[in-house]
Amino acid sequence: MNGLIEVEDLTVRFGDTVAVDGLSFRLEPGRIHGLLGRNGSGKTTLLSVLGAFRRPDAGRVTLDGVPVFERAEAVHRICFIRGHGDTVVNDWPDDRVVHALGFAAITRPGWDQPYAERLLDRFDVDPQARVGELSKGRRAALGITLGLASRAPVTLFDESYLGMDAPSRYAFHHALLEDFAETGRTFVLSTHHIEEVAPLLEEVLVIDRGRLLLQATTDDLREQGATVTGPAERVDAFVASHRVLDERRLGPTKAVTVFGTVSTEQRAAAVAAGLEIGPVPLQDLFVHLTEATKETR
Ligand SMILES: Nc1ncnc2c1ncn2[C@@H]1O[C@H](COP(=O)(O)OP(=O)(O)OP(=O)(O)O)[C@@H](O)[C@H]1O
Repeated sequence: MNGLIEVEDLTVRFGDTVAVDGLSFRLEPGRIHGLLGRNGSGKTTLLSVLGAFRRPDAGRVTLDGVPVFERAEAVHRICFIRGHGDTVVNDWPDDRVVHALGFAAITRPGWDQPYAERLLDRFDVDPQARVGELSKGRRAALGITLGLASRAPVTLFDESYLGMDAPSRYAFHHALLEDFAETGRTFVLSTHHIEEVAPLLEEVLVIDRGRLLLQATTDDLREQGATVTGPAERVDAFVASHRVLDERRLGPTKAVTVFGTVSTEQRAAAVAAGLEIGPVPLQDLFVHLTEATKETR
């Protein structure tokens, strides 16, 4: 199946705005990658280029060595689900859900109709409903269905589950993991629901103002800090020499998230002092990293 994406010196401009600014990275195949960034950081623009929807102003994107833009052999292997459900409605305003599926069946070489029908059932979307009359969450669920049932070796979801309620989002995560375990497809998910999606992600890219801020495995990222919980005074003493990202207090107990490496010795000392020490929440790390670059603007 493969699905290696290589991005070299990619730049996209809108007039004076540089939405993607000389990005270079590679996405290993057979992983679920998370694309994080603050509003306006360039996620949608980047995914549009990866999904072959947009020609870059400079640089290139290849899939297994083949440039993606206007090359059918690459385009057919990538499925890009743009934004939330309204995009689905723009594509098929007056059509029924079954017709949207019928179109996908013609255009997607790996289309899996029984799987699509199972997903619609799971998301409680009526195949006979008109797309334009679906609720916001069900439009999003249709987009998710089109992406998953495409069975495309590379599938890109751009905040695709916006508007879906929590049970439906969980159903999406579950379906995605099931599919990933079965097929080993490459997924890229852009999201602002960081903690909710974090357990799915093997690797994370953070972009900021069109540039790559970091690319790391989720495990490595979680090592870049810790959450220390216990009696407030002891926690305060322990974190005094660390950079604090977040702190919460409940009665005499306090939980503090710190940034930076916490050594094995420090961890052992914390446990000996009766403190609990856990991983840093990805969202706290993300806020810290992107705030830090904002301060340097
Ligand atoms: N069609 C367009 N015309 C002009 N500027 C655009 C266009 N699309 C995006 N931009 C600009 O490019 C930059 C990156 O936008 P983009 O939508 O890629 O960011 P994003 O990370 O997806 O944001 P969000 O999280 O808010 O959806 C922003 O400054 C945005 O205003």
